[in-house]
Amino acid sequence: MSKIKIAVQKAGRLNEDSLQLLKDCGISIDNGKDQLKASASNFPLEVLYLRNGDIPQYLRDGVVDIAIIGENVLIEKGGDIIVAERLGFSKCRVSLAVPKGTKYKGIEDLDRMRIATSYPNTVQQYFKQFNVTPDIHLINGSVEIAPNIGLADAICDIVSSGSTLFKNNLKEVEVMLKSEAVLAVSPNISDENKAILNKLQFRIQSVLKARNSKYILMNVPNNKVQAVIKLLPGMRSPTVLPLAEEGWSSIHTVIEKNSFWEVIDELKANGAEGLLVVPIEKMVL
Ligand SMILES: Nc1ncnc2c1ncn2[C@@H]1O[C@H](COP(=O)(O)OP(=O)(O)OP(=O)(O)O)[C@@H](O)[C@H]1O
Ligand SMILES: O=P(O)(O)OC[C@H]1O[C@H](OP(=O)(O)OP(=O)(O)O)[C@H](O)[C@@H]1O
Ligand SMILES: [Mg+2]
Repeated sequence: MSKIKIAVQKAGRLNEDSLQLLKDCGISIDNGKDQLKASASNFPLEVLYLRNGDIPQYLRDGVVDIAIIGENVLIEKGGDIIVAERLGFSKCRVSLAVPKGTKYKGIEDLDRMRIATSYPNTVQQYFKQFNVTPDIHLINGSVEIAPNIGLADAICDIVSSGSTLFKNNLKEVEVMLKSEAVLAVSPNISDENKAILNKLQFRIQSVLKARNSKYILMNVPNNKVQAVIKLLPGMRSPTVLPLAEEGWSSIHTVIEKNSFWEVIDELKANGAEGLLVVPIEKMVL
């Protein structure tokens, strides 16, 4: 029987969340320490631990069928590779930054300026639309140091909290793209492995929906039940059960994770008490 080959980052920012996602999908991976390859014991899947930056080439060559990879790397090196699913972790942006003291008015200011980056194709593509030509200097790490040592006038790199820029006395001036971890698919995947991918994707979607949702329960006086239901943006219709105490009901529903905070005050104003917000493990719609 065929096994689908998935590339996961060997070490770094994507590794842990990628393995956790597979685990949450009920897939057990027999991980020997420092192994570069491992098999799942309960799903037709093999994991190859690779460098994030090498994964686009392996996908293109069909060495792996699918991968969990930073979208920014796919944009830089991906070409014809398809994104099957956005995974919601490792969120960051790829931005242009200049020294804090620079008076920056717009992208034209960077014409013929030296830009240090690990993302030359992304920079080139971005500047093309403005008819501005930067002088790109390819650097593979610690890009933020470049302006301070006189190597560049600006940089293009990943920004998340902004603390690396801050520490290096730089300011973000343009967000070129936003990125997160994605499930990418090789253009050479076989039909047999495509069928396995569909099964995996179904599990991933159930896990992601659950991560994004909460189960909430509350007690409400009967004369407020209709008003409270109107406030709850649920899956279908909330469950309403009578409490042992006369005149009260318990309302249960599933809501989007963050929307809870938007309605909490109104729920309380309508007499809701004893609110419980509970995580959901899997969600199949
Ligand atoms: N500070 C950050 N916050 C959130 N996500 C980030 C951050 N830095 C990087 N990422 C995302 O995680 C991915 C992996 O980053 P990481 O620094 O672990 O690896 P790398 O050095 O780019 O790659 P390689 O595995 O090839 O050595 C990046 O491509 C990006 O999508
Ligand atoms: O905005 P921040 O939250 O500071 O994050 C941005 C930094 O994070 C990444 O580096 P990382 O820590 O992954 O180190 P690396 O350069 O060794 O990959 C990225 O290359 C930036 O330098
Ligand atoms: Mg990094």
